[in-house]
Amino acid sequence: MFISVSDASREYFFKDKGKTTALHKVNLEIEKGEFICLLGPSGCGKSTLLNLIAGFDKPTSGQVSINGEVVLKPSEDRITIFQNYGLLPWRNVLRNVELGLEAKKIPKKERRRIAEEYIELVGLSAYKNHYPAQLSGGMQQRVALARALAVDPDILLMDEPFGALDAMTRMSMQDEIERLWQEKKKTIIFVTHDIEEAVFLADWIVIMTPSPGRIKSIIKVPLARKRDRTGVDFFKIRDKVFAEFGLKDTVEPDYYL
Ligand SMILES: Nc1ncnc2c1ncn2[C@@H]1O[C@H](COP(=O)(O)OP(=O)(O)OP(=O)(O)O)[C@@H](O)[C@H]1O
Repeated sequence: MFISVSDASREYFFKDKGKTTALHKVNLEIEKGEFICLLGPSGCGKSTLLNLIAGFDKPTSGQVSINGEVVLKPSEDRITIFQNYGLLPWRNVLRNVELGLEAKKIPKKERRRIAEEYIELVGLSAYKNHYPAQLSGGMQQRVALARALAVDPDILLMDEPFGALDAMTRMSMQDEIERLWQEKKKTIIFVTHDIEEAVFLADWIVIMTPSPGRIKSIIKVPLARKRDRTGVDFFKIRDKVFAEFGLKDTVEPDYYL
């Protein structure tokens, strides 16, 4: 298995001897190239789980391993993209995309070539000399995507990356990430609390619930890509997810006999 989360728990202990269980005994197996969405309400441990996989944090019990090796710290093989883009305001688009390549000690000429290639990939060549403040939110997130992909990581970890975008821009960014995923064959773990976003993007959806944060169930999304957000099959899966969260009483059966 490529990514393996085994009985991972994360507890926070307080001075008064109280504790919060941010994540309780989570088990998850992810294959290379899969697109997984972690879906659930605020406080169910989505970011905690993502941070354990990223290596920003460690489980209090259990473990996360990637390619058979226990994750103990962050790595260039896994890049996280956040909601707030994380761009440096004093650097233009080109130099923001070059950032991760600098950390990898890639020579200047090669850096520029790779950065330009990825800026082109996200459709921002005309803006390569612009600064983040001169770009819309969607464009800034494209820059963040180009920067992450330029480093050529195996895994992209995305923590509500489109949370700050309006509904239309959000849908075009969903199209974009799906295209990039297909083209670059990355493994993506994507945190969201938007049910339709999860149904549009995921190979399978990890449904999480809070107090303590845990996995409630997993829903496979066997729909061909590119998915039709208004199709009957799409609505069927969406309804299944609604039912998991208790937002719909009954689920239509898949077949009538
Ligand atoms: N540093 C911390 N100290 C104490 N408790 C924490 C800490 N970080 C997270 N928690 C708690 O762990 C639980 C899970 O938090 P987490 O941020 O993983 O949830 P989430 O599902 O990502 O929420 P959101 O959608 O609001 O970002 C919450 O109850 C939170 O209060």
